[in-house]
Amino acid sequence: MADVKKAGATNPREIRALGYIEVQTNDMERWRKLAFGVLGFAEGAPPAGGDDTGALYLRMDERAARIIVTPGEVDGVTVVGWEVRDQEALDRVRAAVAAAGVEVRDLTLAEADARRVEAAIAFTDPAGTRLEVFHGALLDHSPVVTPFGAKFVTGAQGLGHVVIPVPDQGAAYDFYVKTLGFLSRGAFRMPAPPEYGPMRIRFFGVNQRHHSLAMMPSPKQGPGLIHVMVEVDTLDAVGQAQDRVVAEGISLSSTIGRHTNDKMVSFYVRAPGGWDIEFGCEGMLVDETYYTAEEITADSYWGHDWSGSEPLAVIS
Ligand SMILES: Cc1ccc(O)c(O)c1CC[C@@H]1C(=O)CC[C@]2(C)C(=O)CC[C@@H]12
Ligand SMILES: [Fe+2]
Repeated sequence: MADVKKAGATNPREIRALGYIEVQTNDMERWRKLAFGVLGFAEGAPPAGGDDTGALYLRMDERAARIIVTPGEVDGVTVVGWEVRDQEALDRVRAAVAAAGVEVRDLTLAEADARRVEAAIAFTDPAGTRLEVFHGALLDHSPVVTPFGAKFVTGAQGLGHVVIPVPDQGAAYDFYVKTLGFLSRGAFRMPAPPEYGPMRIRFFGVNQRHHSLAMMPSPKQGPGLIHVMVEVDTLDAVGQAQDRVVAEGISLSSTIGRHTNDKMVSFYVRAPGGWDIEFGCEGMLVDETYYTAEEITADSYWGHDWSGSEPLAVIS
């Protein structure tokens, strides 16, 4: 009986979507150009009452901001924000995280206001990634005016996906699956010398998007980000964005290709800070009723040539 109760408390399965990310950069102008002049996010406004931080707010939909870019000394992800339904769900996640022995704190009212959510909790995952779990995102009802007419695919599928580097996949797996209730959505065994043993990129979902999170085995303890994926609604929007990346001389980490697991057609572009933005379309929808986790043996059906990629900052 105690075990049953504990199992319930440790796996609330409350997380519904990837909600937002916050990244820090020491090159705001380069970020501004990439976000609005090349990839084509809509520019959002700062929180009511203004802010004096000079942050950039990237809109993809009615949310006030999906990606927040703040000025700072070093480049990197500062927060990955996961969304739950409501306050009761947030309370259950807080209890599960605390029961797992992880220190968790509530955002102050001022912090939640600045984040434009009703309430949020903050804690760190075993890989060192700083997470927030929130509910009650504020909407901005002004039109989402993207500079090149692209429409982003969000809604119940959330912002997209993040890939984090994990030095200890067992601990990270247990935390995300057993404590937070993420669902395994398969793996990719990476080509590696046999003495390394099996090295798998693992994929995890929380909604119909095939993966909202992936973990890459990495020697370095985080916080870090390998890439964040955003999805648009047409192949033309992906191709046109890749054309602008190439025309601007921005480092294309991978050429366009189609992934074998989520069927997404995407390219990868290097963001300031040495991690990538994956820009894709045509991601499949998972029906959990029939889904089983599978292992892919190639990352792509075609394309995705990484040979021109500069080294990733997080693992070098
Ligand atoms: C395999 C795969 C499927 C769907 C995705 O959204 C996705 O990002 C990936 C990973 C792609 C790619 C890989 O497989 C080999 C190792 C790579 C190059 C990395 O180091 C980051 C992206 C990884
Ligand atoms: Fe990806």
